[in-house]
Amino acid sequence: MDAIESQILRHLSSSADASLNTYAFSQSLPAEYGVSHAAVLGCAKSLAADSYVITKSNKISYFQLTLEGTNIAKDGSQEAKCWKAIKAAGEAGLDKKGLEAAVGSAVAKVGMGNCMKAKWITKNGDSLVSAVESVTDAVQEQLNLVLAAEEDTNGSVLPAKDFTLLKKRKLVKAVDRTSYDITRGPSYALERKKKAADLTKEMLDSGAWETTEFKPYNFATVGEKVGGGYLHPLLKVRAEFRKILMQMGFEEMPTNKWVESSFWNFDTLFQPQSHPARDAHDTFFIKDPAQTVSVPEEYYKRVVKMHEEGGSGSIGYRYNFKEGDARKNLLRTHTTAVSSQMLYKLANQPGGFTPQRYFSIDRVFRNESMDATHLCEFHQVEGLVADYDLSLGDLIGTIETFFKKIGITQLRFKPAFNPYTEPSMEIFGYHPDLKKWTEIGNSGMFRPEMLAPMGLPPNVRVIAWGLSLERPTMIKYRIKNIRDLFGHKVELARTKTAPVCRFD
Ligand SMILES: N[C@@H](Cc1ccccc1)C(=O)O
Repeated sequence: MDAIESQILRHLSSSADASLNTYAFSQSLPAEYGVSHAAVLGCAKSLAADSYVITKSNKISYFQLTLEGTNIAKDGSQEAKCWKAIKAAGEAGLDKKGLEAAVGSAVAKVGMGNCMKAKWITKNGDSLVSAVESVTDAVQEQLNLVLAAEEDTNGSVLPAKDFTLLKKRKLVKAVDRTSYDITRGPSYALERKKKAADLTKEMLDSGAWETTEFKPYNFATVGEKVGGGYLHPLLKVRAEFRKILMQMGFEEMPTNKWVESSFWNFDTLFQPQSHPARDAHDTFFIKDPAQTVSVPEEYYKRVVKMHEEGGSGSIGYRYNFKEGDARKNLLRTHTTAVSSQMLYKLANQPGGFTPQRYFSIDRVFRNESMDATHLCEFHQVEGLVADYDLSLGDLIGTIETFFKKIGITQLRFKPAFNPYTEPSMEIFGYHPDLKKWTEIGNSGMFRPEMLAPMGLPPNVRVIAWGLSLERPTMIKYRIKNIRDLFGHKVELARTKTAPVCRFD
């Protein structure tokens, strides 16, 4: 590179208006240098950037022989070859087969017709015989002219119609080439002084920094691509939800434990042991260890009593509670298993119950058949408020505030059933893209049968709601199939280019 650069500068040193053409220059360098036109162009541009030279683009179009054209320029056209073979056969001439045998079928195919057209041969029965004493192979001559004129002909060596014919026979092809004409620039000098890119310790030590010329900063350049560390869209939405919930005064629950006992996942939530959700078809049970080692003893007894006999105004389920079922380990089917533990802790903390707002956003597992909107693993956003004398109005108000903050302003509530809430409401939001109401969450007030065994004061009410993280993320990022969002089929490129999530 440096060698080419200094050669260019030396070339321009002969006079103030000396010039050179990059292509001609690259051709003039001895072949053993192996210098391509592209390399010379690169040097020219670099010199121009520092005003050592001025470049003017020079675009030319010319014709070049194709491989077949090159062969014909050397050995003659197909028609000339055919004529020669026929002429050599004398008065008897050659039939088609004979001609093919003499010149090859490819040459015969093109050459025979052209010989007829040029009236070089005639037909005598089945035979082809020569009709002239001699021929001039115009095509060969034309090709040699093009070859000799090299490339700076601009097509002037031949009439345009000849070029058209040669092009049609694919013997020549049009080529464009852009090169640069170079002259001295305002900062021209025989030697290039490289501008420094960095300030070094040596420059500071020696004082050279005072006279050193530095390269200007290029603020327009695009930064290097970051190789990794992109946040998945679910993480972006989670971060945003977390921020919103924290602003609303909610504290995050510890949800990093995926394996729970049936006790916490179902029993404490007053979900009967015969409930279909507790079937292996809906829940992933753990084989090893299959049973939990401990449950809080006193609390456990109160839960059993609530299931079997009732209390706090409830008649219970009136069945025989099985400890074996309660101790079965599973992959939690909802984060409400954690809410339950947090409420139990809240009721039994030193000093007794204090009002609290909790939230969590984490993974849950369900043994479901997978389709475009269902996976076996997904994420739940869950929120709860525990305080004295809360009402359904508080629940609706809290939910409305939360959804408004994530950009869903039109809400409807539909009565529903959960074993652990009464009343329960499904939450529907208006989807402006789909122009319809879609289910976005579930909510309710935890039942006294769930809260009383924990030891919460009787007038403490707990309002709670839950939704999936995937649904709002799919809406936000306009993803149709859940498999494109989560799991092994996710396209990495999409994760890398997913914009930041903002709800405002
Ligand atoms: N646990 C419920 C969500 C929910 C949470 C809290 C109260 C009511 C419902 C579910 O899995 O769908």
